[in-house]
Amino acid sequence: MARPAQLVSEPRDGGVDAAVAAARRIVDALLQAGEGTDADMTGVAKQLHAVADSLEDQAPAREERLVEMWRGDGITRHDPVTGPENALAPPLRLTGDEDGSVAGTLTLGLPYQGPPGCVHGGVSALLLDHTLGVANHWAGLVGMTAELTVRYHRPAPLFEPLTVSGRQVSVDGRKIRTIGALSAGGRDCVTTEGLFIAKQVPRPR
Ligand SMILES: CCCCC/C=C\C/C=C\C/C=C\C/C=C\CCCC(=O)SCCNC(=O)CCNC(=O)[C@H](O)C(C)(C)COP(=O)(O)OP(=O)(O)OC[C@H]1O[C@@H](n2cnc3c(N)ncnc32)[C@H](O)[C@@H]1OP(=O)(O)O
Repeated sequence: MARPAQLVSEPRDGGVDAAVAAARRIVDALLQAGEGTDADMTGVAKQLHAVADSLEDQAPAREERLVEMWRGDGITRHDPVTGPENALAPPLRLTGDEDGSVAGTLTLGLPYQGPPGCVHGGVSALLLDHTLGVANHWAGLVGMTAELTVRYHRPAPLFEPLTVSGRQVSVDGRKIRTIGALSAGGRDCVTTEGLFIAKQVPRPR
């Protein structure tokens, strides 16, 4: 069957993707530093506000930006899991396999912490929800998440490679069922089952 050409957007050299990579570093470095270092945090805040002021001054109107966001690559440039222009995205890079599954590997740091040294459960759910969405795209029919069952078997560690995978298992009319797992060292930490309902949500125009 014909598979989509692209599942995630590769980060581009330079441009907003390079600035976003720097922003991810800032988020991590702030959390790494915390209070009580010799860093001049008042000065840091001033510099960061100056950067934000300049970006806000140059940005198009939100309505215009939304239209632009949903052209071409669509969700894959800006989504909060794989998007190279979204500083909240770790980012996860997913690839599709001929067996119908999609998978990717990533290592998460302090910004994604829940229990001590472990991934926040909501972050795992986000990674899996999106990965199931991409697995649906890979399989040829996407939908809106209607139900997501998430089982936490063992804590997922920070600072170690994690594998996130998903696979569409059935389509019954508009109902799409998709499963996935987040694993570390070959052992499942989190597994998930999702029900997606096929529905065309109009793109902003
Ligand atoms: C989805 C975005 C796709 C964008 C694609 C763009 C580019 C593609 C590129 C890459 C793709 C990559 C990734 C996609 C990535 C991520 C996906 C993100 C997923 C999300 O982040 S998504 C946000 C969270 N999600 C919502 O925000 C949903 C809010 N909700 C609704 O929008 C409606 O609620 C909806 C649509 C769910 C149903 O509404 P509806 O009116 O269309 O359907 P209706 O009521 O007619 O039900 C028909 C049959 O489904 C059963 N049914 C319905 N809902 C059910 C439920 N909750 N539980 C159990 N069964 C349910 C009924 O019981 C009936 O069953 P039966 O036929 O047997 O009676």
